[in-house]
Amino acid sequence: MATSHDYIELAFSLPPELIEPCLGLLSGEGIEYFQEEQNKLYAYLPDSLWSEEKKQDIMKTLAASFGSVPPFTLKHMADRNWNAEWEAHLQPIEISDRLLIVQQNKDRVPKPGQTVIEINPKMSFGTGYHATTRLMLRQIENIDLENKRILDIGTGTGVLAIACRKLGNNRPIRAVDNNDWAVENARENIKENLVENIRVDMLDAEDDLDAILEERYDLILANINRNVIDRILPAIKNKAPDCPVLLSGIMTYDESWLKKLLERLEYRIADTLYEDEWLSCLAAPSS
Ligand SMILES: C[S@@+](CC[C@H](N)C(=O)[O-])C[C@H]1O[C@@H](n2cnc3c(N)ncnc32)[C@H](O)[C@@H]1O
Repeated sequence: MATSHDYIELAFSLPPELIEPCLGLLSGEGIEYFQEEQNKLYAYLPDSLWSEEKKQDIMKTLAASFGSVPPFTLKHMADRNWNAEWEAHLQPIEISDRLLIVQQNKDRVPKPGQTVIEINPKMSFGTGYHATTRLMLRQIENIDLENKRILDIGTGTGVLAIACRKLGNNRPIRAVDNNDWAVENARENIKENLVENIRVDMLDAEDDLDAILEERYDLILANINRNVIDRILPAIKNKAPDCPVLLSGIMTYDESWLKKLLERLEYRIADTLYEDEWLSCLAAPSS
């Protein structure tokens, strides 16, 4: 679990078409925080999780897929500098005609009827700047949220839980993340958005799944990554066989792997949305 708030920044120089595939590979290696620019991918990993062994694992994964490791620089970043840099770049993000994500003290011009969510991200993932968050939010907009007990696994900034509440969910929501900074940030964003009855716990989806699934849920959200989903979905199906699961963090080239996993676990695919090289899939129990 991450406890340090200092980060390692890996800045890769890449042609634009390799940015998302590289992001997918790094996210499979447990890296959660990214910033994309043309020809550049910045990946951030808590200092506490960085080691020579981790570096070698990442290099091996990249070399195996790309033939060689793309050129990169490595830099140690103190949390305060990182936050200032990050926040300076953020602009409102229109998810759809129904949802707009804004940051504190930035201009916001919602369309009539548009729900506004304020997210001040710190180091947590979930600003709306990544396709997987946007896909999850668009799927959530299409789901009838009324009377559903919702679990948000890997909540990041808390954006999905907050969206569920603001889009009409009226039951207690539980959100978990294994990163202490994400937990703190989700709590702050919940407060800032004046939404209630969302409980955020620092729990690990793999180690603490039994505790997480002690209560019953009607909808589980999990925007994490292929590897974690691969490990937790069988246990989710086992403990909560009737509960639909909305997934993301999966790249389109892993769609056939996902279909096989869902078939094996007796889920049917109720809906799939795509953006860039990413997909989000609503898995519903087959029977
Ligand atoms: C891709 S971000 C998604 C954030 C947000 N839910 C969204 O949709 O934008 C994944 C989040 O999952 C968390 N995470 C990764 N592995 C986890 C695990 N094993 N247990 C709990 N949370 C985990 C990360 O800390 C990160 O906040």
